[in-house]
Amino acid sequence: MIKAQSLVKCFGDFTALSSLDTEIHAGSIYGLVGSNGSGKSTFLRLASGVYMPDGGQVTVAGEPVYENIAVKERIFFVADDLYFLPQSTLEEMATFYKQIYRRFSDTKYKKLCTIFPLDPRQKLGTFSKGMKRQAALLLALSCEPDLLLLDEAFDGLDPVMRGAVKKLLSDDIASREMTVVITSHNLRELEDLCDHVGLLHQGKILFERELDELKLGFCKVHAAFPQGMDDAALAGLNVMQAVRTGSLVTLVVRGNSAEASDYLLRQGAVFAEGVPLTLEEVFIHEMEAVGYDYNNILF
Ligand SMILES: Nc1ncnc2c1ncn2[C@@H]1O[C@H](COP(=O)(O)OP(=O)(O)OP(=O)(O)O)[C@@H](O)[C@H]1O
Repeated sequence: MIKAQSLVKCFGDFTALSSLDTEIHAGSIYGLVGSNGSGKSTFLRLASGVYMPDGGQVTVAGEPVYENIAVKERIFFVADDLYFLPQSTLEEMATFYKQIYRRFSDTKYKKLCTIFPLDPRQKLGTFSKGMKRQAALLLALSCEPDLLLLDEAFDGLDPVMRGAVKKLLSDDIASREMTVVITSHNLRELEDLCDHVGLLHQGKILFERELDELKLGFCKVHAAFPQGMDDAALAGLNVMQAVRTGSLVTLVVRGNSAEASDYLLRQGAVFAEGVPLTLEEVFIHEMEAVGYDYNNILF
């Protein structure tokens, strides 16, 4: 759906994106993580046609985006600094978007008005931060875009609303193959939402993975060795990290948790059990494996 090739964006002498390459497939929900200033918003502005690339190219559905009205009509960009027409209400913004997005769905708008607890006739300027974010998402989903670009979309949403938005996004991805790109500086926020995650660092994609593949690559196992454990007992495993607390050992292992547990039981463990790794833990180990220190990059 989105293809960026050697994409460059400069602001004066400063290069915000330097030769960025990525490919985001239709129907996926792609989490773009990176620290403050890494270039996430700049990438979304290029992918939505707000900015013109200074080098390389970005295409959506095979078409360059900048000044391409036909493609832009298929894209909705919810920026981190939300913009509504001055003094407007939700209802008025819906009328405004209806003129721009031919696919705007009244049925969807009405349905979403029953899900988001917002007064369509209240001035948006009087909404709280979270309510404004809800209004922006409601309008975005009503436009039924093929590509939804969300910059820090969960900023200000409470956990209940976050769950509701997650469900709404998943429904649209499943029913009409919408593609979603969502940025965040916090991996934990994207954990249960995305199927692909890319890490942006100093204007380049440093690391990009499918989440299932990422999670399948590693496992964490707790095992108990009451008689003590010889390091040789771990020789048959590809151990990334081992932490011992008395007779308990916690291992992060490359591979499958059932196989690792069986192996440890054969080595004399009285108990061995796989536990899920968080996305953050997986990232830490995957990045270490390719020579980067996660803590220097994300936090
Ligand atoms: N209009 C602009 N003029 C000059 N510099 C800019 C402009 N927009 C972005 N930059 C610079 O480009 C870099 C990337 O900014 P960007 O907003 O894309 O980062 P980000 O990853 O979205 O950050 P954050 O998580 O803080 O929102 C930053 O160093 C920023 O100062």
